Amino acid sequence: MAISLPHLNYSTATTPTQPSQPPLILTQDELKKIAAYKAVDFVESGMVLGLGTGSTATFAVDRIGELLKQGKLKNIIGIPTSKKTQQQALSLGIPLSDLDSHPVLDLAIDGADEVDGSLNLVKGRGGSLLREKMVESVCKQFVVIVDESKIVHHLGSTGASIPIEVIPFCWKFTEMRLQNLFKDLGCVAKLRTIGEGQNEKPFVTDNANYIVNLYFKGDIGDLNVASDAILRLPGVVEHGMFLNMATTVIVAGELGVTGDGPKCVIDLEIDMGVAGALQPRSLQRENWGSSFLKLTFEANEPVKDETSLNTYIGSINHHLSAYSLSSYGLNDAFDKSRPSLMMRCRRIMSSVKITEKLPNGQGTLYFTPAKGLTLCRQGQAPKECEVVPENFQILVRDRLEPRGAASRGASRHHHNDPQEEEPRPPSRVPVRKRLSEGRGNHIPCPARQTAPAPRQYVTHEHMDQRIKELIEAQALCSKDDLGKFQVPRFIGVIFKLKPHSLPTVRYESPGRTTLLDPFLTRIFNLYFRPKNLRKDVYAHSKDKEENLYSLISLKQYQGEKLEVFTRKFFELARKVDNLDRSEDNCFEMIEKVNEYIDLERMMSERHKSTKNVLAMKSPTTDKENERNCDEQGDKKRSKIDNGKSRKRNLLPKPVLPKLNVKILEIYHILAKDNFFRVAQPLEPIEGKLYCKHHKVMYHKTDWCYAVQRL
Ligand SMILES: O=C[C@H](O)[C@H](O)[C@H](O)COP(=O)(O)O
Repeated sequence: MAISLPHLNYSTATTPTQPSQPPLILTQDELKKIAAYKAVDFVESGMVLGLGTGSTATFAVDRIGELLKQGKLKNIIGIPTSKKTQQQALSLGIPLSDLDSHPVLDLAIDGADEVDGSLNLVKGRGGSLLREKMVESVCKQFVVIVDESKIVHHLGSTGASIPIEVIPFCWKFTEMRLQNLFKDLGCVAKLRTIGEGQNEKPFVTDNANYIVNLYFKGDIGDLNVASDAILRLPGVVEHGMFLNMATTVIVAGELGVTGDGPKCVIDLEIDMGVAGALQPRSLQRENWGSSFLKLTFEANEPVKDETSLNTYIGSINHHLSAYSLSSYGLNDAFDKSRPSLMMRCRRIMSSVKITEKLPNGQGTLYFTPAKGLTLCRQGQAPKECEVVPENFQILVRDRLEPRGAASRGASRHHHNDPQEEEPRPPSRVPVRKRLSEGRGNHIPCPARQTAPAPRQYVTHEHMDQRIKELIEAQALCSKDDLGKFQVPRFIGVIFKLKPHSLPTVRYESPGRTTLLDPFLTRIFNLYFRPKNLRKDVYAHSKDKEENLYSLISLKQYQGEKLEVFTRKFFELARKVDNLDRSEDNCFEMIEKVNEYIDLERMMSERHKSTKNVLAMKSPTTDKENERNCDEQGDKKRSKIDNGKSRKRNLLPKPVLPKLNVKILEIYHILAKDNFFRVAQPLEPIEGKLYCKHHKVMYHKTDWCYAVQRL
């Protein structure tokens, strides 16, 4: 396949304004080579490398051999994913080993047959899927190299095969069971063969197995469910869906190029260290309240010397920083991730500048075009051809989070709990309902019916947070049949609603001391944060911080009516500047206030012993940490600010509910939760700071404020 890239100049570095260059036509092989060469940039001396199989991976293996020969790479150990790659590597003099000796790999580079928007892959149309999956599931970084023809909306939806490796014994039986498994989807299962007519015989893999190809008529649906169902069949060895394994996909082709000028897109997912992990649902959408924040940097204009990139967080233009109501707010997330962001961008584009300071919480990413961009034409002088084409025709999609479990792992999980196979609950199901069913996630979020069940990586810190949420949610679940609370007029004013249209909600008689604030603050966090970023919000505004602090610290006084307290809370919340005034959220807040009241009543009347659950101090927020550090570190400022600081310290600290069940019991519940798995420590690296995530997150322990607390 030949792809026209008319906008790319033959030699942009030397003659950028040269008029009417002939359009450059790249063949599919050339595109594969471009992607492969780009991936080899990730290779460093001393690495243990997974060497992929297929026509694209061949270019990468060749390139590695070449760089070894030139002495530009040293001490590489390759783990081949097929006999063919093994032979190729040996012929190039690449030292080889196996997984027995090297159970953890630094990097693997391999091609793929299909790549979807979540970096899920179909592999194995070359028949090497088993060894590939074995190798690529244990590498710290898995770089996938494809030409643009491999990009699909949904795996299998193009009608091409999903290969399944099966044992030869009674393969027809296994083939039939595979087909029956997806008969509702019109799936056809067919043994892969080679030769024709009388010479036709089964294709045999490197492991002496057969391949059954599955052909779907459309969308497979939930990939994890499909994966589990396939792996559960006796006789199946492995399937070719590589779910949540790729950390980077390099696509060579017209993607990343638009109109008359190059378009650069960098999709980044940044671990915000927040409990309640949900995977972003699409490349263009953020998922607030989840562990991952999706940032998209995009340049639609032709690249000039210095081009400002529009920055999106999901669909919200240019907001890199908005507010940090919780300790894991967006500001913090961005600040913490900025070094790694820069590092990443520099790897992706040869010359990237990111403004060191982000004025007013807005992020602007600047970059300049790659220097020395030279594209090879056939028949061109070899010297020029040695220059690897740069980024403009390459789209790099990165997954910054540690990769999820391989599908095999997920499968075991599902074996134990058939309930987990149910589709995710629909959007806006109250959290307590889902949690009371023993499953689900704390953050209400529209679930894509066909989306793969997210399976994320959480630390013990996240687990602890989640435990608190579970306890809270379970407590909130209790019902009563007390009287009704008529929503007061002022709420209507605040939210610009017509009071008569407001609902009535249950309410217990006011007039006693409560600790409403932690709950309301949490409610505020959970329900309001996702929707309400506005352009005019300045994250670093002093006032906002002060208001925020007051909001968190707000308490109901002895004898103060709930109505009065609620008004104060709402008014203060508005000043934090992120409060959404939409009807929905108003109702949600009112509902939550009443849920709190339920909880309080429950605790005071039915479970008096649990009243002390409110005695625990909340974890120190990062803002507080930063403030404390600042105050200790900068004595001069400390003196000047002394009055202020003292005042701050006098403010009551927020509290969160204490656990009232044993951690072990909760872990048991969480073990069934498809959203979580516990982070496993990485091997320490001598002389380097590290944390569990540092390899994948590209950060040091110093930056990793969540893991530091473990
Ligand atoms: O078994 C084959 C491998 O999974 C290949 O990586 C995959 O089929 C892609 O191959 P190619 O780069 O030749 O398109």
